[in-house]
Amino acid sequence: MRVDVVTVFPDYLAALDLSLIGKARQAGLLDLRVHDLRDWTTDRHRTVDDTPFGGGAGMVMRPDVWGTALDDVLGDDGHLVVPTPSGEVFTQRHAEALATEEHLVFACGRYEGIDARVAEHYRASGRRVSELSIGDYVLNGGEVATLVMVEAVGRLLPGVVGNPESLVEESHGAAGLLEYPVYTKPPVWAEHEIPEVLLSGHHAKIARWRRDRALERTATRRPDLIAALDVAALDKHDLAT
Ligand SMILES: Nc1cc(-c2ccc3cc[nH]c3c2)n[nH]1
Repeated sequence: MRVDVVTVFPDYLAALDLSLIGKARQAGLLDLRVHDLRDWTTDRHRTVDDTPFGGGAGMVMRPDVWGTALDDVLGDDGHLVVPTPSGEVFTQRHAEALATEEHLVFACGRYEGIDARVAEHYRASGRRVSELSIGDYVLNGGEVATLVMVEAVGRLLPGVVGNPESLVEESHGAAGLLEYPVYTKPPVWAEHEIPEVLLSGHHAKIARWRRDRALERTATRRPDLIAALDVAALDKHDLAT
């Protein structure tokens, strides 16, 4: 997969050189390119913004500069992703769908955002365009949201995560449940013991206990997910035993 990120703060994306995503890039699993939007400006001051039509506070990012940048970067196959607080909320389902794409281009806005005609233009020219929010809170720009989405998508690419099994039982995985609590050595820490079933070696009971804890956590912390629960995806064996 190729991922392009266009931003006025390229250094913000340095975190993508680290850890799993960094290793995926070195292994050639992820071709990530970060671009400075100002490289497409034509004036001496490398201006990317202007005052908003209709008045109001702040500045808006210019469509002409974004248009020349995205015409260069999108190529024939790019799927444009625009982080925005006014977008559809990004979920694991979005991550799974984006992970099937060949080429993603993230347009990181700043100021009051990017001129609305930019997303409209590429949608009208038949491109896939996703305006996505990473949650109901306001950031200062699209870079942090892009870091979140690139990590969530990148880790789903084949070969990136060592043990693909670990992708199955995560929170928001196939069954739509939150993850069960996890424990490791020592068996007693600060007078806190481990749930006995986890020491039993009885795999079916352990699986059932984990499923029960995941359901309990989901019902308690995210009752909204219970309504959307895909019962068919739950391992019927666990629930039956
Ligand atoms: N979920 C979320 C996205 C954003 C966001 C995204 C882009 C820009 C550009 C200027 N401010 C921005 C904020 N805030 N919160």
